[in-house]
Amino acid sequence: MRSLPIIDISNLVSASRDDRIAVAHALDRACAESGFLYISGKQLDWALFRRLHSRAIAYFALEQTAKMESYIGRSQNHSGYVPVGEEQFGEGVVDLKEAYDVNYDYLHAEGRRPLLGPNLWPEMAGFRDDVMAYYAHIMDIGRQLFGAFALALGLDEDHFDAHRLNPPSQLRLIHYPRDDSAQDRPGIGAHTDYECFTLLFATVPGLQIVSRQGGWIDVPLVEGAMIMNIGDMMEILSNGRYLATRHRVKKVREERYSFPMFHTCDYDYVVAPLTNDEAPRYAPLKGGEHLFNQTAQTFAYLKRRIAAGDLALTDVMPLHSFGRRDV
Ligand SMILES: O=C(O)CCC(=O)C(=O)O
Ligand SMILES: [Fe+2]
Repeated sequence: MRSLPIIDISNLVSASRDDRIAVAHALDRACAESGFLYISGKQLDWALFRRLHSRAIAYFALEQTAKMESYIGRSQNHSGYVPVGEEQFGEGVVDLKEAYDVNYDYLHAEGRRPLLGPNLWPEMAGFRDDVMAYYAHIMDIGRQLFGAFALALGLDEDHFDAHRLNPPSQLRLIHYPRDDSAQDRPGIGAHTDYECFTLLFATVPGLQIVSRQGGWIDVPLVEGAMIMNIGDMMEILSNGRYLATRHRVKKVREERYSFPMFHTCDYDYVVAPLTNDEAPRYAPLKGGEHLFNQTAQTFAYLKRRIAAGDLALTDVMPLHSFGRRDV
């Protein structure tokens, strides 16, 4: 099997448009070939990554009652602590993982949406500052990549800027506790990511993807590179040129941390194929609504609200309506 492509995105910050176009072409080829790839680049700030990791270690070491003070069900924008068992992908399978979810910190009173509001933070000195510093950094890397995708799809480089004013892009701090009895079964059930693309770094391997030949293959960690993958929305925007690949986290015995950032467009942005010269292969999708509907099908606190009649979803699509279905 060939290993996944690796793209150096350093030149996305070059003043030369030709340099940026060259990266866009390389990204386009890699994404057309594989829904998972690696990115490296001089603009990736590993000091910020290390600080995020340290904050996650300190946070998850707190007592459960302290962590539950920032329970995600208390937030206004789907941010906060996600205890083990809260999020369920597979029927009856509880993944051994806990998380702290951070969303776009939307402070205006006007324009709130289910995923747009102020972040919930734990009372832990330094946590908010370091997490937000990472969030701002990875948002900026995402902005550069949106520019590259725009070029790759034959659009103006700044095409996405107007559709990304307050995007509910989520950063997750995920902790998979050490589990000596771990068997090789999913740690996170198989899924595609809902958004445009995900940028992730992890402390130990464990991520697996469905190969185009079928079957699960490991995604090894590459020193100095982040893992990137295409989500449902980019599959639609590219009219299927790029595919959202199903993936999971297998059980590993080691303690593991991972930090995915799910880059998306504005809540009200309607996601539809952007390629003019082809017939659209996908129906348009309301971006934020899709994101929230999918989230509401996997989080216990939202399922409880639906069951109690406090929350009603519209235009729900079944989970796993995207991605390769060979497994
Ligand atoms: O922990 C990982 O490596 C992947 C997590 C993941 O796929 C997700 O949160 O969507
Ligand atoms: Fe994922």
